[in-house]
Amino acid sequence: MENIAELEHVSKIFAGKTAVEDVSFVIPRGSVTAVLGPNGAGKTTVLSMLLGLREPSSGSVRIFGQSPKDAQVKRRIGAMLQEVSVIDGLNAREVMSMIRSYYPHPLKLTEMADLAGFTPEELNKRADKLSGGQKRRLGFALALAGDPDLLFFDEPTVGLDSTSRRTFWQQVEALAHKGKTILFSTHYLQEAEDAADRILLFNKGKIAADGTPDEIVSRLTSRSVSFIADLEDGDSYAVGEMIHRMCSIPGVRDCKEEEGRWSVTADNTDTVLAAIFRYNIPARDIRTGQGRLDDAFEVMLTHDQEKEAVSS
Ligand SMILES: Nc1ncnc2c1ncn2[C@@H]1O[C@H](COP(=O)(O)OP(=O)(O)OP(=O)(O)O)[C@@H](O)[C@H]1O
Repeated sequence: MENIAELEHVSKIFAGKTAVEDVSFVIPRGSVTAVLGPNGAGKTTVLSMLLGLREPSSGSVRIFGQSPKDAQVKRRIGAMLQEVSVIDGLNAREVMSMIRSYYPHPLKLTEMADLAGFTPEELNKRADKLSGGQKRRLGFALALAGDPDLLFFDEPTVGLDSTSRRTFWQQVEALAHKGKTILFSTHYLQEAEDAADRILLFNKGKIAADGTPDEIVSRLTSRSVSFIADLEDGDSYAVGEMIHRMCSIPGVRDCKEEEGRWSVTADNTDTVLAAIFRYNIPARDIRTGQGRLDDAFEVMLTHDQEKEAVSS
């Protein structure tokens, strides 16, 4: 598969402070990648180097095999950044029309407006008078103006209401189906889990995890089994003993009871299920579950903080 973007050993140092450290990854054509990480993790710095807005301090960034600063490359990229700056006095339609005029093969204005969900009234509104959510949608329309092959969205849904958010992700899905390559940063982990086929998790300027949402969740979180134990009169001591033995099997990380439901967190749920049957635990309403991406993220950060606390 063709690589659209390639970063090799990229670092970025601002006034002696390392913002991005020795980062390497490739973005294949047609992929939808979410860039995640806590504040200050280096997400925006990486995106801005991919966009050619910042130079790496060391390492190389290639887009379509060329420098991101190359004019040919820029024409094939669309970006929606956090701030949409508009020229005072122009209405939304005029702004769209101006931006599309910069491109050799732009989308039709009606297409841009439709994709970003602009009504005729909104198109007539002065761009600087648009609401925050409408401005973000204008940013989306402008990112699509040149019918780009590669799209960057920096926290695209901040300030959007739930309907606009849903519409935005539907459009992203449609763009991905058309073979566009999409990279977006977000703090909404659920969006990354739902919309991306790959997650690049940044922490302290480095890639902390890289994989599909499922892979990242299963790498960083344990799975859990929960059940209700039927503690019949007379047997409760024996059942308690059995549960205790099950909780001591290798790979079990946590075993707790809350309002009659036992919850067992383990590296492998199969061994827990096997132990439930082996020890004849009278379990009913057995449920297995896996942590969500939010939990994975939490685990990674806690783990990092613990490591820091140990080394300091
Ligand atoms: N122009 C700059 N000058 C100095 N330091 C900078 C500059 N831009 C970013 N940094 C620093 O680089 C680090 C990474 O910042 P960056 O904006 O890339 O993080 P981020 O992951 O995008 O964070 P957020 O989620 O808050 O947007 C931070 O410590 C930040 O303070």
